[in-house]
Amino acid sequence: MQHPHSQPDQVEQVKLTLLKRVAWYCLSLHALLVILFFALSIPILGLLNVLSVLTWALGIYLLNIQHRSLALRLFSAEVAIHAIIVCAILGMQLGFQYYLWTVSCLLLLDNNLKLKPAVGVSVIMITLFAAMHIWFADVTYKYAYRDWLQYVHFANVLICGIPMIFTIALIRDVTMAQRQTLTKLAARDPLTQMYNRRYAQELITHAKYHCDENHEELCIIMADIDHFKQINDDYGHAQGDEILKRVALVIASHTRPVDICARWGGEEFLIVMPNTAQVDALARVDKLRYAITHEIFEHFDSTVTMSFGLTMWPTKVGFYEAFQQADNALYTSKENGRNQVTTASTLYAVPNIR
Ligand SMILES: Nc1nc2c(ncn2[C@@H]2O[C@H](COP(=O)(O)OP(=O)(O)OP(=O)(O)O)[C@@H](O)[C@H]2O)c(=O)[nH]1
Repeated sequence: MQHPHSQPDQVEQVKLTLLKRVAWYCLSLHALLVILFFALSIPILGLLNVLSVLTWALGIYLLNIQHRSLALRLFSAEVAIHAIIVCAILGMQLGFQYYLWTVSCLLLLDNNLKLKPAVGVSVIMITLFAAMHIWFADVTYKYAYRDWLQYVHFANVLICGIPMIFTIALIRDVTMAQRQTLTKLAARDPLTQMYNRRYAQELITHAKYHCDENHEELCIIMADIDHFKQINDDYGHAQGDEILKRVALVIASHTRPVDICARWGGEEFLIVMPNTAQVDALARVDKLRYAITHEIFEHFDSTVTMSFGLTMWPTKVGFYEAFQQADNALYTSKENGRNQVTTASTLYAVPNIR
């Protein structure tokens, strides 16, 4: 359920703008047709266009007072009835029947109309289109400017077809952009832009499967900023956030694209290194630890340090078991004075380098 203060999304905004433009265009076109049909001495069509001008004006008013769905249905009804009457009077050679195709697409844009009724009405429009070819097969154009019929037909096909192409292209464009944003939102931690826990777990499952299949070693590292509570207390939460962002950048610059780096909790990070032997992982993590101690954090006159726990993740061992090993190793690093890397198997700790 939407919140009362929620605003129409991007696609809805685009649809509204587009609909308003099209509505003004149609109103102007029908106004011109009023003049044309009276000039051609076809008063019934002149009057029909007067009604159309009034209908489009009412629709624009409905759009302006946010009754978009009602406006859309009014426009659809106007176009469909208008097209049928014109074909009944002038015949099918002018191509007005194609407007039923446009209406059938227009109705699908109405979000307030459930999909089934929308598809149902659209199918009725297409069926009417087919039926008109039978009903009005004998109606021939018997007014002035007969030579122009083919050009009017040509113009009607373009007027009906091109807006449909542009509308679908525009909606496709916005949908793609939204999909990318949603994927990012679902996968990343908004503060550090690292993978979030949920998405990292998906990647880890795939990485583990791949490494087991290819008999490759895989290492898990848990990392935690030292005395972060004190940092927050001394420098403020905003400064703490800045440090988290910088630490994330340092981690990113000291890992490979194939490594999975995630913000696991508040000031906790998880790194998974596929196809990496424990000894290599240890060397890399120690470089990372060293880089953090030498990173310049703005407005911060002390060093930031991190503690790490590392374990090799053997085949057939579940994630939480391996994770627990890494977490225990991290705990040992904290117990032994922080700013160090401990491996789960050897409980080997790299001495502090400040
Ligand atoms: N600025 C900021 N602080 C956070 C965030 N998430 C968690 N924290 C803080 O991180 C701190 C973690 O504190 P502790 O778990 O006590 O650990 P610590 O102070 O780092 O101590 P050790 O881990 O033992 O070295 C808490 O004060 C949390 O409020 C965040 O997104 N931003």
